Amino acid sequence: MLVVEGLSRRFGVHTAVADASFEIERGAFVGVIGRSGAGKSTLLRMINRLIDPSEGRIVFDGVEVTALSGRDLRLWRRRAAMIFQQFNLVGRLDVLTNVLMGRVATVPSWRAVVGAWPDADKAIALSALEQFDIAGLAAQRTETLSGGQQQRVAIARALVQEPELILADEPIASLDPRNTRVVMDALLRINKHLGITVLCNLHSLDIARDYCDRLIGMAAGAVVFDGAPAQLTDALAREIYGLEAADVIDHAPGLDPVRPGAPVGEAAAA
Ligand SMILES: Nc1ncnc2c1ncn2[C@@H]1O[C@H](COP(=O)(O)OP(=O)(O)OP(=O)(O)O)[C@@H](O)[C@H]1O
Repeated sequence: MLVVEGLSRRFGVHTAVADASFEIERGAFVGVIGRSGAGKSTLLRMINRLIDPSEGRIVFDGVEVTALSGRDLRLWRRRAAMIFQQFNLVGRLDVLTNVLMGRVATVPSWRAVVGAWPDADKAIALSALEQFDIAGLAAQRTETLSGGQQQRVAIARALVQEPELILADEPIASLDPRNTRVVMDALLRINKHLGITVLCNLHSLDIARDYCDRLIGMAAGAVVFDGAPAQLTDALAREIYGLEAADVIDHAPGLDPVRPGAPVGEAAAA
């Protein structure tokens, strides 16, 4: 189980994440939603320890993640794989080598440097590519792939790390609608077939509702909603997304179109 307790991060006088607390059960598929600048990225990066919290604790299966350093911190980053909006692949290298980078902690470093990967690791990497229907691209330079294909390579790289948690930071933000579904399906498959917990930052409410078991809504750094997608009312969605509400909830089934100037949240209910 992942426990986040009173987690905050300040950048100068600006508070990016304010006193966030929640628990996530193993095997859950949780979406973090909110408008641009709400603190979603900072939250995920703190969990991976790419950013250090100003206050608060992160505990995973009894391990105090916030206290880790050196080798233990590297091990944690292996257990909690990150997936980024811009894929973070090495474009000039072939697809298989990019996936093999996820095995780097399990082989002597000279092997990774000279590209002398053990056959067993190559088989693991190929099998991960097969799962996402891109094994045929293994020998291709990664920069020649489409965005959706590249994100699947990044997911395969995360998978061969054998993580227990996947932290996906807006993984579909730069993809077209078809590739959005392909990539979200890949994450869902990992979650449902392998039981890997997924925590995924998403801007689109429609996608979050379709794929996640649970949503955590953030606004101005604070957690303002935590519950099942069905519990997220129209009024709450408007509160979370503010001025961006029209972009993200207009097409959601069961939601009324947003009227400019309409009151939100408690004010709307009054
Ligand atoms: N390194 C930094 N230095 C200063 N301010 C930062 C830094 N990183 C994030 N912030 C600020 O913290 C706030 C939260 O940013 P964050 O990227 O976490 O939001 P987000 O919800 O992920 O937004 P987006 O969807 O646009 O990525 C923003 O106001 C942002 O400008």
